[in-house]
Amino acid sequence: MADTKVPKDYYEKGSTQVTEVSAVTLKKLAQRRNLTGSSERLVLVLVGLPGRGKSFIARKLQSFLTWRGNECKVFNVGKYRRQVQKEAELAEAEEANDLRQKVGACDADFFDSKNPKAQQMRQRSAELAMKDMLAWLDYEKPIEETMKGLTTVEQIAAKASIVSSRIAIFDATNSTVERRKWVLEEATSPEKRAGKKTGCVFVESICDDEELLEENFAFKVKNSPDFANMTQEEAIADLRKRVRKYEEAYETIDDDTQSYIKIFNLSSKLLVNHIYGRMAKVIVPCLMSWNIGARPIYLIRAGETIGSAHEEDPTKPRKITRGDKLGPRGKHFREALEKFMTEEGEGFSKKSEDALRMAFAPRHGRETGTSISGLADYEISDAENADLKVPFNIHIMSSTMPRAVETASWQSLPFNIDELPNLNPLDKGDYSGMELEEVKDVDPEWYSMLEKDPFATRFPGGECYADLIHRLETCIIDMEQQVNMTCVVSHVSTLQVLMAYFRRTPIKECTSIEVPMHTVIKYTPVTGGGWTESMHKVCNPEELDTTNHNVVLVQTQQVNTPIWGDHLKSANNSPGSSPHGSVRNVIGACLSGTFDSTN
Ligand SMILES: Nc1ncnc2c1ncn2[C@@H]1O[C@H](COP(=O)(O)OP(=O)(O)OP(=O)(O)O)[C@@H](O)[C@H]1O
Ligand SMILES: O=P(O)(O)OC[C@H]1O[C@](O)(CO)[C@@H](O)[C@@H]1O
Repeated sequence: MADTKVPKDYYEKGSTQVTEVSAVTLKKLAQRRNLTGSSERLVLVLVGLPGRGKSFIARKLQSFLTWRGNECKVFNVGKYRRQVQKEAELAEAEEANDLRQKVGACDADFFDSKNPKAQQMRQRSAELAMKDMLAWLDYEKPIEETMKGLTTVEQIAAKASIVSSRIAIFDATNSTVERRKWVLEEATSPEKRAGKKTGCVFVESICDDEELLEENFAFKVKNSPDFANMTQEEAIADLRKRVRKYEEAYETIDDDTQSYIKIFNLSSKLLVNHIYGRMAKVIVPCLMSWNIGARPIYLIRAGETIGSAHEEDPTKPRKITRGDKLGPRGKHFREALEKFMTEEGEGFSKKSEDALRMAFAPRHGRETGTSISGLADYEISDAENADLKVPFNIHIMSSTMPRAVETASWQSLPFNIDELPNLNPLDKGDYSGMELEEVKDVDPEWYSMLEKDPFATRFPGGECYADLIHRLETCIIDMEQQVNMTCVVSHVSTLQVLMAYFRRTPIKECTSIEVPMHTVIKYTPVTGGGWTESMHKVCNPEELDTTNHNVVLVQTQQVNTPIWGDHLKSANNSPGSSPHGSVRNVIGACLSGTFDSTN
């Protein structure tokens, strides 16, 4: 007899039965978040043979996580190893009265697992890095500066609550089960880490693509101090030997009780085990998005609008609203931008064509090979005669504001525009469209909080800069994953936050970044995972003759700012950034009617 309780349309509608608390489910879910659950401290442990992009991944992770407000630091065991080796060399040199400079470089034999002295030094280097890492993870956190002095519930409610956790990245090959067991024990065991709960996730980069490895090794020997005293050929031979030594002892991760992510051949495949929370929400999408392509990203501020005439008194300033369309100066900029992007697109296509031509051209003893198979949309059988035209394509992202969409609408480049509300300007809530002076009069208490902390003070009923990070996270991931040139048309506040990412400006200082009008801010990838910036002023609207829309490129100025290393220290001096800019400069630029008060 049929059971009347069984729903007949289960396969269409599912069951309506309320989910029961189940011991089995609880156990399974607890296991899944076991090593990723702690939000206060997290260790990401890189795993992989040399030249597999571990340090690249570490730097990209650090850059993204720091931008989104986490404290993040990379501990590269290679640095400690060079120091340990240097000290050993100095001790030996002292005995032998040898005054030559020591750099701590090690040749391939040092990485032989059957070399006990070197093994000891490698373990010692890992221990030193681990000690520093745990000390950094555990240091007492000062009270969030911006929360100091806030007493009333209203004051606290006016601020974005910034909960930052500390994430350490342990960058070494970590290539054996024994080593990873040791790392896990040191970083997470309750006995050693009593009261300091720490999560741990392994990130293994696996790459067996010979063409890619060839390029990686060439990059590696050019950049690593380990090969400073060798010729290119000697260095490549030594690195290949080092890799063979590592391969003899290498054990891939296969312990499914651990939390891990495996990345295969530039994220063409990912394997994820026991991953939960922000690991699943933030880190996995990041790892999938990064690529080593040369495509530039262009950030552009939407063109100027004219606003509408004051209804009662035409002598008063024009009223500027979010829905305004481009005015004549804005349209002039759009045309100049279209011309600039056409030239950029043609230049990028030309570079791609040249690269293809080089790769397909017959070389010594290698008639057909290419390091970029699969890149061209078509078969190229005869490099000499093939039509190597690479048509350019631009991925365009814009806010949903009419002025932004109009700025990105180019007649001769009919690409789709990805209209994204996440790129809309900071929502100024109750004070939308007001001059800063007016806000100061209406709400002096809130205004004084804004002056003290323009980053985390939320506009009543609206947003603050800290809020923007949440909605721009997905945009950054989207930009990073593009393989084509990418244009982003947005507004001052959002562009400040995006520029802070590319420049690696400490995020709380983003409010001081200047975003010039009529200018394209171009970010070109550098091989280590960072970006270089150049500013291109594409038109001068002062010269605009409204009857004649011929556009002239007035200035193309290139200012390269290195992204890694010292850049962080000197970020304050980078072009367009004025760290000590007052709130008036910052929010003032957003609120004043100078250009576009809804920006
Ligand atoms: N997921 C990836 N797979 C393979 N190569 C990558 C990946 N990501 C980046 N790369 C490339 O790997 C090259 C070497 O990078 P990196 O120095 O980070 O390697 P590594 O694994 O840290 O090497 P080593 O262990 O010798 O220090 C870079 O040229 C980078 O472009
Ligand atoms: O001791 P392990 O795990 O081999 O890792 C240390 C090594 O990792 C590297 O940084 C390579 O990533 C080497 O330079 C360094 O000596």
